[in-house]
Amino acid sequence: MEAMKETVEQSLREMRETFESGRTRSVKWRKTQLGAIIEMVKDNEDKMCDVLFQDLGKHSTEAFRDELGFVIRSATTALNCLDKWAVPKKSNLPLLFYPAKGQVVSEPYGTVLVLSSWNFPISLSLDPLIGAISAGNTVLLKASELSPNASAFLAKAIPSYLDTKAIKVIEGGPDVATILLQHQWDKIFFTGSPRIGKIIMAAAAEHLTPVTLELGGKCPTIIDHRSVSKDMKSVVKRISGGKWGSCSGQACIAVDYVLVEQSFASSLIDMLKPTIKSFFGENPKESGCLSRIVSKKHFQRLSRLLNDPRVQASIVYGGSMDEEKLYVEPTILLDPPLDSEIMNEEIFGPILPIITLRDIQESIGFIKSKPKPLAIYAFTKDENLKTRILSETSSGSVTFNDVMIQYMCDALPFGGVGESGIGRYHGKYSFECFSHEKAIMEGSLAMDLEARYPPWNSFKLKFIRLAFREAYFKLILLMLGLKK
Ligand SMILES: NC(=O)c1ccc[n+]([C@@H]2O[C@H](COP(=O)([O-])OP(=O)(O)OC[C@H]3O[C@@H](n4cnc5c(N)ncnc54)[C@H](O)[C@@H]3O)[C@@H](O)[C@H]2O)c1
Repeated sequence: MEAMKETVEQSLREMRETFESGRTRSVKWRKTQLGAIIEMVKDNEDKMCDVLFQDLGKHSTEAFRDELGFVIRSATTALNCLDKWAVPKKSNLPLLFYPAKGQVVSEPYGTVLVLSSWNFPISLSLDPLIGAISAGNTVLLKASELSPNASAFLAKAIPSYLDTKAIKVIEGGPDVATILLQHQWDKIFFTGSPRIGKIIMAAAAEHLTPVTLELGGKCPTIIDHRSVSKDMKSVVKRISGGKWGSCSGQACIAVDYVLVEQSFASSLIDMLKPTIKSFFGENPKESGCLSRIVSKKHFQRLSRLLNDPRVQASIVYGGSMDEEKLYVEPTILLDPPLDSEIMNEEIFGPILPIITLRDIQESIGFIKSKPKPLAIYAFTKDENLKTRILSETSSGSVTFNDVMIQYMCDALPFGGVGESGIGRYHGKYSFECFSHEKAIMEGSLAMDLEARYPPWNSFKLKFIRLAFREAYFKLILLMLGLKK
């Protein structure tokens, strides 16, 4: 670890020197780096798909949809929009200060630390990198030790494509993260669990470093079956895709559990079963389309959740597990106990609890009784229910009649609230996430208002009152002695 400490110090020194040189502030440098990220992904498509298969058993099509293609699009958007994002924005100042001028200039924070998660190890590493580079920062990236092949790939490929004095990759686990967090950074961007998020925030507080915490939690999905009965085939397909179609449910925005009215539960189960079969065939383990559980530890966590006898009793589909292959069968639970672990911790795996309610309106109270989720999904055409969800609950996002695709829309900010995170990114929000918006005011010495200065008197108080209201006509009358 002594050698690692030295590597970290040396890297930080070099990144700070590079930042101080001003090189990374140039829009041309930023664009070159963004172009190089696109090139890196395009040149290494097969290699990247290989590492994602080795780490997670991810199918190459899923890998392209959720990681490679996503990164290419994100970097392309940044490349195309950077000039617009980086240009100083004029601000309208009160007329009273005329002819002063105001503007907001986005400046890079400086040297940024990015810590990423294993479930989308390529996109969750490169997407924050795209934001940090767009904003003109130097960056150190540490990917997750739980996706070692992706981490090793990034550590090797990034220095061959990007500016090595400005962008660095260090591999390692919690011990390395701990060393990194002992240093002062200008911004920390973390993707991971709320538990580690607290450690990150505590370390950042030491230096008052701003943080973005992209965390997780349980994302509820409401099915208001009466209002979407005609479209139920699509609803069931979307929910299945949102539970089993992306890293086998190991996704922060995966459908965690479903809320339905009692009378609809058995029809839903009857529709989910053939949908699972249509996705993964009779033997999902051999389908090649279902990612595996990332590690033994996570497999054991899922088997602990599932092996609670009260949860076992709620299994209505699936439930088999294979520790050697790190495989958990797509599983459906009907009304597992609400005080069981599976209903209180983020599942992060291919298990879908269905929770029944007497009336779908009760879903609002159910969601409100839990920590604020990263995403709420609701299949409904009932405008009243939609309004209630939007106005009575709080979450990182709400998506009606679909799941997970909000992540792909870079015009929408992506991030959590409360226990699901702090801050947001994607598209221009990524640029903002890694920029300090500096207020610039160019004052004028042409005029001076005596009312600003002591000695105070009632005239000045009246002047100040009117000035705050921007009541210019009354101000003129006051100055002319025509207003008391
Ligand atoms: N909001 C999002 O965009 C998003 C995306 C993916 C995953 N997640 C969340 O991440 C969690 C799963 O990911 P995970 O298992 O990689 O999370 P994690 O919190 O265990 O690890 C995340 C990162 O923190 C580092 N780390 C681990 N222990 C540490 C310590 N003691 N000190 C400092 N750093 C440490 C890891 O090396 C890794 O780089 C889930 O809760 C999921 O919802 C959120």
